Amino acid sequence: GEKLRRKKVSTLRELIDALYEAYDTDNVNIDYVQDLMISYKSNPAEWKKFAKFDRYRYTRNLVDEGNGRFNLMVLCWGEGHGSAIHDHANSHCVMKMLQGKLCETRYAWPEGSEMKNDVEELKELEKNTLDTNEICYINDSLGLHRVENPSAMNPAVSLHLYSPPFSSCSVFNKQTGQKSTCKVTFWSKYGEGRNRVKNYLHISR
Ligand SMILES: O=C(O)CCSS
Ligand SMILES: [Fe+2]
Repeated sequence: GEKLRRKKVSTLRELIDALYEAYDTDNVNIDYVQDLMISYKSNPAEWKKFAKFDRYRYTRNLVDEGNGRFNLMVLCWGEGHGSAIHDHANSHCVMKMLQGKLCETRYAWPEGSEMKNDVEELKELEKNTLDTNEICYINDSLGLHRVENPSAMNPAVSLHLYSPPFSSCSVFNKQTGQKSTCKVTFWSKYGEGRNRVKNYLHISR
């Protein structure tokens, strides 16, 4: 296989530079990308400028748009915040815990036909909890998932790499399997924009 330097990165800046290198090709080695994401040990001082919370739902904060082949973003999950059940728009998704824990529940794709308006509850495949610094990898061939912050006390922060980047994905109704399109947006970009929820932790206590 392709000779790959088993690069270890020690700062977020080094991770981003190593990702640009890894994506300087049309056929990225996604296992190597996962190695890079695992090797970065979370340091809040490096990512806190991107970590902006909303009281009511999780936020997506763009860190780096990449070279057109990937996007890197910090997601901030208040207590009990969770995503819809969604797919990943034929892209790779590597998610790494920077702070706290998240629970991921995977579901099988609905089997019924949309054309016939079939109704079927989505089948749960597995549930797992991601601890700080752990990663999870998913793509559409592995199924759908929902990600949520199970804690009633602690916020969670995760680093997501999508490649290729996408601006919309499908979301699914758990009970009926019905699919709809969801545009994904950014709460902030490159750390700009006020922290709309001042002293977040203070409010949540
Ligand atoms: O990008 C999103 O909003 C889904 C987070 S779980 S991969
Ligand atoms: Fe996801």
